[in-house]
Amino acid sequence: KTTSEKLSMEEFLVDALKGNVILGEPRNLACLAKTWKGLSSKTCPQEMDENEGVLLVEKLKAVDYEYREDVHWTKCQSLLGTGSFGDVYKMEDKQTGFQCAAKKVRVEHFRAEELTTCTGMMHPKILPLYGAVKEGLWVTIFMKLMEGGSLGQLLKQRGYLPEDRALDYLGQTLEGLEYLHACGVLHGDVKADNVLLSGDGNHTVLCDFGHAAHLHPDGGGKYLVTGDYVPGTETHLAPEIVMGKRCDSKVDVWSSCCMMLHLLNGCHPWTQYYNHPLCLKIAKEPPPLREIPPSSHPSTAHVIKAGLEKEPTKRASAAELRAKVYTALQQVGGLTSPWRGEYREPR
Ligand SMILES: CN1C=C[C@@](O)(C#Cc2ccnc(-n3nc(C(N)=O)c4cc(F)ccc43)c2)C1=O
Repeated sequence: KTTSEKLSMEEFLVDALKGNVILGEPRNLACLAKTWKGLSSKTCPQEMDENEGVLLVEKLKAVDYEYREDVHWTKCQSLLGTGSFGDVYKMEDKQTGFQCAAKKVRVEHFRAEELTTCTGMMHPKILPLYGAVKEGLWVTIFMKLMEGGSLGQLLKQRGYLPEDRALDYLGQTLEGLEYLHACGVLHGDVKADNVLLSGDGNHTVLCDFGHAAHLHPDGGGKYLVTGDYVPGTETHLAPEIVMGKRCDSKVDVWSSCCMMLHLLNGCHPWTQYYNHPLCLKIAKEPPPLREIPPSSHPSTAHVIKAGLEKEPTKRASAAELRAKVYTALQQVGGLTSPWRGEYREPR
């Protein structure tokens, strides 16, 4: 199909989907999500009650082309966490009893990239998407429930992590990033809050595509600080982002090593040495290598140095860094510490 034919196919598809919730394909959801961007309460009043979307798993059942909160599904007890522009709840489908997680975002804050970047993603280290619906001025995104909670919550409970655990979680995160980057997607907000754990604490998935971006196919960088791009967590921002330069997948590698410092120290990098605004320091100062704990194994320090190169072209890729992490993990004697060991007072 030519581009124009494909476009009309997409328009035809969206036209059929408007006002309905169906069990469908990831690409159906990606097309529909693009029509949700930029809606606001100023839109026509009937939009207020509109219910449309695409569910991707059988266990979430639309009824007569509808899937409404408290009618077809309901939030379970408390809040699980808060993502970029949205709260995350445990939910249950009233017909099937199936439970998963749901993130609710106001349409004004919804970025289509949160769905267009992760629809069709299938990887053991990436959080599976189960579908999304718009109901009035809310977009609800359904996803797999991760019983172990987030790495950010684990850090709050444990202070900081033993070196082998930190290396193992960094390695798994880099596996997920390697896949995302191969799919031409940049995550944009890699941090402990966006790494979720299995019930036994041994497996991680990357989540929250609220800051994600599609990379140019030519591999050339993208000007992130434009349009509707919202920067990720300030302490984890790469120098090229704060300097408004073209960015590519290397920004996620920088953030992953900021996360590593957070895992090893129990506090975000830069915050013990500088006041806000941190972005000026990130641009001007050398990388925060002095924050690598002196007790770390030299090969752990080597990993962090390779990921905190200020010049993106000199910085390791996710694949290169993952290989270094696995060498370091061997050097420290492999994964031996329990995931919920004793509390460690942040350094
Ligand atoms: C595939 N997909 C679809 C939406 C997405 O962009 C997201 C997200 C997000 C952001 C912050 N937090 C959580 N979060 N999810 C869970 C869970 N699934 O169990 C969770 C559990 C917690 F304890 C804390 C935060 C949590 C999930 C995305 O990635």
